Amino acid sequence: MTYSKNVFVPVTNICRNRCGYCGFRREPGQPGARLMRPEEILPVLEKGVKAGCTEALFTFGEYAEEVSEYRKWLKELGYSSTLEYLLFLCETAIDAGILPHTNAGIMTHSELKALKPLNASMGLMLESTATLEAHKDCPGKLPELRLNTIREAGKLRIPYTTGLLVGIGEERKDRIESLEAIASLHKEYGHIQEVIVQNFAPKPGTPMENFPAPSIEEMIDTICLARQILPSDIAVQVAPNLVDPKALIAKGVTDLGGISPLTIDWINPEAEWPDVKDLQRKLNPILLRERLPIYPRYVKKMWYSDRIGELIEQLSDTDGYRKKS
Ligand SMILES: O=c1nc2n(C[C@H](O)[C@H](O)[C@H](O)CO)c3cc(O)ccc3cc-2c(=O)[nH]1
Ligand SMILES: C[C@H]1O[C@@H](n2cnc3c(N)ncnc32)[C@H](O)[C@@H]1O
Ligand code: MET
Ligand code: SF4
Repeated sequence: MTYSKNVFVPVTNICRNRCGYCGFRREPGQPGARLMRPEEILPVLEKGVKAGCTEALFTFGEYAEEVSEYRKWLKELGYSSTLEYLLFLCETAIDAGILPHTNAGIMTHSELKALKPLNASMGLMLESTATLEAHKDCPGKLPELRLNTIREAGKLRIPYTTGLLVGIGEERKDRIESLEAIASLHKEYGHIQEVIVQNFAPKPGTPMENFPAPSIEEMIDTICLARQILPSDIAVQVAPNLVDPKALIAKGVTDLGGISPLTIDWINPEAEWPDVKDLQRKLNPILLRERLPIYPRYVKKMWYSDRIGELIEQLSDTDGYRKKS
């Protein structure tokens, strides 16, 4: 059972989409709306390195530049685009000794290409191939566009994280179709390192605040489907702060994602991270093993650039997992 030690950096919560389930997004002017400045981000990265974290999870609202107020904020920081700022943040992270994993919504081939040399892995949740009410005001949540971004990442050989958001109004047949779509892209490009089966957790103040969370039975069923449909080299991940992993591990979960000793889960701020030692006690005799944001298979295949190669080699052991300190 693998996991990674990360710091969560919510670079901006300005977003062009309006997902019915999202409690992360803010409108400019709303309390908490922000674009984090380098002076706020650098200490998080440095503390992360000191605490032994290997992953800087850079999260963004999608194409925030479509929001005019945000463009002003970016200009004040001295950047002409989100991509330019993100490239700077990735460089900063690498220099500090922590590996970037970017999760910023859909992207073009050229954006992915620019980010590839500076990211150990990247991610985009497919969410679902179904057309859903939850995504009615979300130009970036069209399944074709999400699948296209995942495909472009495959062409560029970017170790990739994707997944399903379970319980947002989709049906079981949609989950099957979503998993089949991911399996098919992986069979073509071989780049999917993990599929997150994320349970929807209602957020106060959102359109779906009273929408029921999926039951544990639905989660178990989806894990079983994932294990049947996905090639066996893909890890199946659940978040141990959102669901009790014990029953799900028996059904095929092999990874518990990023666990942070320092930062909160900014997407699910109500859900506290378990302590890794407590989690290990609970999971005994199953052993937790720390990995990097790039899975061992891709470390071995050297699916990384020279720019981050030195850091990856310094952090990994001969099996491609996190080297013990
Ligand atoms: O702490 C979180 N980490 C999330 N992660 C990060 C994940 O925990 C790890 O960073 C990956 O396992 C890579 O090591 C995501 C990464 C993606 O690429 C796409 C979606 C997510 C979603 C979450 C999330 O809701 N909370
Ligand atoms: C980064 C990922 O976080 C997930 N996400 C967004 N909102 C929620 C929520 N209320 N509950 C669980 N997961 C959520 C989406 O799948 C998004 O792509
Ligand atoms: N906004 C992006 C998406 O939904 C990144 C994660 S959600 C905060 O894909
Ligand atoms: S889930 Fe991502 S895309 Fe959807 S509103 Fe939230 S930040 Fe935007």
